[in-house]
Amino acid sequence: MPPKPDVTTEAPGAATPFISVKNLRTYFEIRGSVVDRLMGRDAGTVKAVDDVSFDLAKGEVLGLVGESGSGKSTLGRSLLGLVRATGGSATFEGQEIVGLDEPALRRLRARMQMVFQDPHAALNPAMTIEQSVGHPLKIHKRVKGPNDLRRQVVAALERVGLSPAETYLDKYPGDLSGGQKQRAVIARAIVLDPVLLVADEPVSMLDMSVRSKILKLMIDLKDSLGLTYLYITHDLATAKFFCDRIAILYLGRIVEIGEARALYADPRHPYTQALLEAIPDPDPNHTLPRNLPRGEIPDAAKPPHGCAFHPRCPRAFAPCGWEIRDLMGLLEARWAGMAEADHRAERALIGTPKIPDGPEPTSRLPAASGDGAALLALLEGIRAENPDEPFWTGVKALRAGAGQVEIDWHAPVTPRLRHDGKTAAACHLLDPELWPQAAGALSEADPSATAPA
Ligand SMILES: Nc1ncnc2c1ncn2[C@@H]1O[C@H](COP(=O)(O)OP(=O)(O)OP(=O)(O)O)[C@@H](O)[C@H]1O
Repeated sequence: MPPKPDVTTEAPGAATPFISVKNLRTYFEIRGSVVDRLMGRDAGTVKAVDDVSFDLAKGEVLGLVGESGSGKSTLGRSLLGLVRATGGSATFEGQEIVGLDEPALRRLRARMQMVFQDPHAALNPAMTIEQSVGHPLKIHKRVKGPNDLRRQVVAALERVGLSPAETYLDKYPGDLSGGQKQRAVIARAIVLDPVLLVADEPVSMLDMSVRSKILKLMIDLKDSLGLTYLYITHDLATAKFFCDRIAILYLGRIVEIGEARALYADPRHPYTQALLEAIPDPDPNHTLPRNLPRGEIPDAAKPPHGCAFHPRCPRAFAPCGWEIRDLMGLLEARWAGMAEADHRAERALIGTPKIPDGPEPTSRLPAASGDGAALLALLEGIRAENPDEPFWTGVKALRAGAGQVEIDWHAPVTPRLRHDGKTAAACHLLDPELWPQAAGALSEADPSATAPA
């Protein structure tokens, strides 16, 4: 049975939400190496968007925020049908997008446009600004002749502040600055009168000095043209300035979503907290506590079990999905801080464990020397050195076996979004059944709870 939709974010009062995404999935099959294919081996699947649900109200700006690889672009592209979603549903003004054929998608795309990150790559260097901005009008057969094309292009250029527009028509992208190019890209995006813009990192490639001007332009356009935005960024600082609501993505899933003000004032998910703490503080006298996530975002083809953030989470505990890969990560981090000789000696005691495809109640760590008791003593020693390391909360039991150590794990639980009326977050620390200190904090999502004001 498909999981219950995370309905915490339905637009208020609207019988047909402007955009409604329910349990959307976009998975990519990895082709693997030639050898993999010859051997018929499955190289795996990247769950770029995994069971994502949200609503977007008309006129709203929803930010999609997360590190590189969290699935922001794939989610945006899936909504426009530029990438085919593999499951779930996404409706635009009531019309289902998932599974729509290409001609119908093309018609819809006149109303839903994308602004890409790199204005230098988005404009064809061999086309004049008039040709580039007018191109969608021709494709969608919205021109009655050259004069009409020019009139519409001029109007779009004026709207984005490229004025007087006539002076830009015959220029090539190479004649424009970065900010002017991005204005031309935005002109091309609005020339068909769309109602939704998916803006994918629209200012990240621009000089600091022009970023705020382009964002200000986008806000002005939103108000004057009645646009709705999906704003994709890795930058929580600009998202705060720009968005009504924000969804934080991690490895293809929304881990927190809610009103921007509430999310900044009281972030509930440890990942959101860490991202916010990583925003550089403009005041040099004000030192922020640093609690950054450890390590890199994991391989999306082999995501961690339970809560995908648990290996980097400073507050992870027993049900978060601990597994043998976490033990190997812990050992690698330990060895990186040791003298070479000590590291080698310890490394020599530990064999290579089998990494299972899914959760397993018990894992086996081979003892390279064949002496399971010695390996157990080593692991117990490591635990005693740092008993507060979150990893150990996931270990139910450690035993010496024949030539190995057996590790029993607490069963992983995948967190679901829970809300407090303004934000919803998917973290076991908010679940009173798993974390009694959370009692009364948040409850499971319900349809009327965290709708945007
Ligand atoms: N066409 C594709 N085929 C296979 N994997 C893909 C494809 N497109 C994206 N991915 C993978 O899907 C995951 C999400 O990628 P996506 O580009 O959506 O993330 P992102 O958050 O937008 O990252 P960035 O900020 O770097 O653009 C990544 O692991 C990426 O490698």
